[in-house]
Amino acid sequence: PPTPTSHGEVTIREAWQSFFAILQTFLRPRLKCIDGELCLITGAGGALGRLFALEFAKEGAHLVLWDCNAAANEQTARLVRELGVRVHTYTVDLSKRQSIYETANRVRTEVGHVSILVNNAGVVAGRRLLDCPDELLERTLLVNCHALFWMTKAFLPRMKEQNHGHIVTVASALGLFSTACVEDYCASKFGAVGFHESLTHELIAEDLNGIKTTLVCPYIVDTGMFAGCEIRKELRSIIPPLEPLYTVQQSMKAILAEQQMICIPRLMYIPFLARACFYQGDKCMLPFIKNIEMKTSNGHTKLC
Ligand SMILES: NC(=O)C1=CN([C@@H]2O[C@H](COP(=O)(O)OP(=O)(O)OC[C@H]3O[C@@H](n4cnc5c(N)ncnc54)[C@H](OP(=O)(O)O)[C@@H]3O)[C@@H](O)[C@H]2O)C=CC1
Ligand SMILES: CC1=C(/C=C/C(C)=C/C=C/C(C)=C/C=O)C(C)(C)CCC1
Repeated sequence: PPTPTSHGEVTIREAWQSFFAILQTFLRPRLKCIDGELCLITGAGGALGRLFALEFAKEGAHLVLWDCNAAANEQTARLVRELGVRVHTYTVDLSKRQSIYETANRVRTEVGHVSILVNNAGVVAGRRLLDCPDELLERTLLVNCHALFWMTKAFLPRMKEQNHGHIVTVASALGLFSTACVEDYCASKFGAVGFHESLTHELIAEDLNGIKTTLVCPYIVDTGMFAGCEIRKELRSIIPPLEPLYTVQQSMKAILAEQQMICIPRLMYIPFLARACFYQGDKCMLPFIKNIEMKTSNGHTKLC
């Protein structure tokens, strides 16, 4: 820390340092090296999880892959092994706290200590609230939100001991603003965003500057998760669904740059900021955009 001769001197120097740090973030962020780190990815059998696994493998990380779908998870592991990377798979139900803690213990004894945690697994009920069985709504909250607590409680202690680690939360643009008929999903992703923010504050308050956090908030990605939602032409022309690989590559850049948050595409910052400025409960969050909605092809969901 600087040893100032006057309070003013420190303030000016710190202001310049902050200014250059911000400038650097926008110009050409330095990317960290994760070669040899142990990275755990949840939902690794899914579309984004698999791509995350491949990207982390290319960066030289060893991998621990979790998914409830054993076959899909193994397929990801096979692809990763082809890159010559050490990988371990675990079949786990993230909606069950005990399953998470037991599997975390196994990882610690069988593989080692995780230094990068990518909380990627997610589900959506995809039904109108009153048509949706309670269990399905509950599952979304358990997998998308509660599991973040248990995963972090399982792996953060060692990161704290070492003051080293990275916790990535794959949330969604629907964690920053909302739309109709995805109450379970929005609630869980708003929860994920709140979790990430509070955890980040806690780490800073405890001076644990070696543990980084990154929040990932993508718009719809072409993975099948929202396949039942047909996006209206108007909206599709403003912004088409994202390519999975593009989404993961942008996320990786943010993670390696130790960026605290990324919206993909950047356009998603606009409804997020607009909501913060204009939100009035029943009123459109963006008063200058009217009647933009998504129709479903299977009748499950209607997002507007
Ligand atoms: N796709 C999109 O449009 C967007 C996705 N996101 C977020 O990105 C993340 C990844 O999404 P995506 O790759 O599209 O989704 P996928 O459905 O392709 O992948 C999710 C993976 O998580 C697994 N999973 C589901 N429930 C559990 C559970 N209880 N325990 C363990 N594993 C489980 C799934 O298994 P199974 O297939 O057997 O259910 C699947 O392999 C999610 O958090 C999602 O909310 C954010 C913005 C947009
Ligand atoms: C693009 C866009 C909009 C719609 C966003 C939607 C509908 C996002 C849905 C995201 C999903 C389903 C994410 C899943 O995780 C607005 C706010 C109408 C106006 C500004 C531009």
